[in-house]
Amino acid sequence: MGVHDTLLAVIGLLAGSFVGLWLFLGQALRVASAASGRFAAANLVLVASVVLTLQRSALAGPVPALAAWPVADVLGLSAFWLARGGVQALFKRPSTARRDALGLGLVALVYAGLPVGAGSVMAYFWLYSCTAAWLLSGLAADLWRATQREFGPRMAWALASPFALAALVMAGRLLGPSPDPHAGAAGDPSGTLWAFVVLALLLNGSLVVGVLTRLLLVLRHRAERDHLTQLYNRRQFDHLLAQEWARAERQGVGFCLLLLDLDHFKRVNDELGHAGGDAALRHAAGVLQAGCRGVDTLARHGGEEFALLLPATPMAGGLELAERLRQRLSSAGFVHGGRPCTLTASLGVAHSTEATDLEALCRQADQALYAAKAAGRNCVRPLPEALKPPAAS
Ligand SMILES: Nc1nc2c(ncn2[C@@H]2O[C@H](COP(=O)(O)OP(=O)(O)OP(=O)(O)O)[C@@H](O)[C@H]2O)c(=O)[nH]1
Repeated sequence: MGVHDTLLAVIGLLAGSFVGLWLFLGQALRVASAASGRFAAANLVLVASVVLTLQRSALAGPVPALAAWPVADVLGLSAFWLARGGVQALFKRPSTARRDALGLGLVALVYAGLPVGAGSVMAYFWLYSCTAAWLLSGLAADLWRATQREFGPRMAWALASPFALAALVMAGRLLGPSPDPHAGAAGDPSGTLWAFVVLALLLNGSLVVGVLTRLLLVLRHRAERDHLTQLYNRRQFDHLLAQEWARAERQGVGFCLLLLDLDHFKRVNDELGHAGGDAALRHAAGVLQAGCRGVDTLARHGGEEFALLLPATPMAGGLELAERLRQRLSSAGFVHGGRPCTLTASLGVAHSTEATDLEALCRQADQALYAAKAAGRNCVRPLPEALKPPAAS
């Protein structure tokens, strides 16, 4: 077995392992199936591109060898295009696949329009480097945008940097020495092997980390969010509430806790059915979310009850927002299956400075809500004077 055959065997083995890994993840484990399929395909076309580059020496005569050059280049660029599509599918980002395919198609047309010969090699080199830099920088930007909100800029940069680096290397090639038109036809192919090994490891390693990041995001979302409304669930709300309590104690800035319970929700279920009740809960969540400030935390506390945390807000501000939310909800029309239904809610408001501890604060918000229900529903109430602890009254 010659050196050339050994190189091909090593490349085949490496690419086969990566394709197998992505198929196993996507098909057998059903992890990010759409993205894994694209990543497997990206490996296949990348290896096809490299094999074609290495095999150029086996092609008889300089003309077929040079004719293989643009084909290998377009295959290599398609691998980056597939990888970018995979990342967008993985993180559910808006797809640029069509636009990128159009760009890639135009590049392929320019390749096809160039005369086959040593004179076109410089143009091949520029076309490949620029297009690869464009696709790889787009991929890096996609990863950055997908992760920076959840994980912060440092982590997002760490994830995106291998692709940003690869894009820089591609662009940087243009400043280096010009390519040898006969390279690969008779020269040492080990450079091609190393370029493939580094690129394949870099791409696949980063994409595996990308998949793990996405899995972490999904798990985190499921642990923190309510399945029906996509608001925070009670567990996460309690966690954020405890954090806010500690922060308020440290900084001496009080906050409001608001509990909101939809009125006569049993009737809504009876009239519209359980699916109608679910739709009403989603509608209420949307109305409430739209009425809150960006800094407020809204959660589904359970059943038809919602909780709202208003940081750095005095009691008067909490009561004002609660009244605004009550009005918004009762005036927002809700229709299910052609049947209109008016949703109203009772709201109780408590303030952290009036409670001795977090447990007492939650109890006070609950008592305020109970007072609103007792007052006839569809209204806002603070903690009744009679229930205020002596020290705070
Ligand atoms: N559709 C649907 N209904 C729910 C869900 N969670 C709780 N409910 C219903 O909410 C209703 C709550 O009823 P109650 O606790 O009697 O309260 P209410 O009818 O809202 O009356 P008040 O709170 O006193 O105004 C029950 O019928 C529950 O089945 C849910 O996720 N989906």
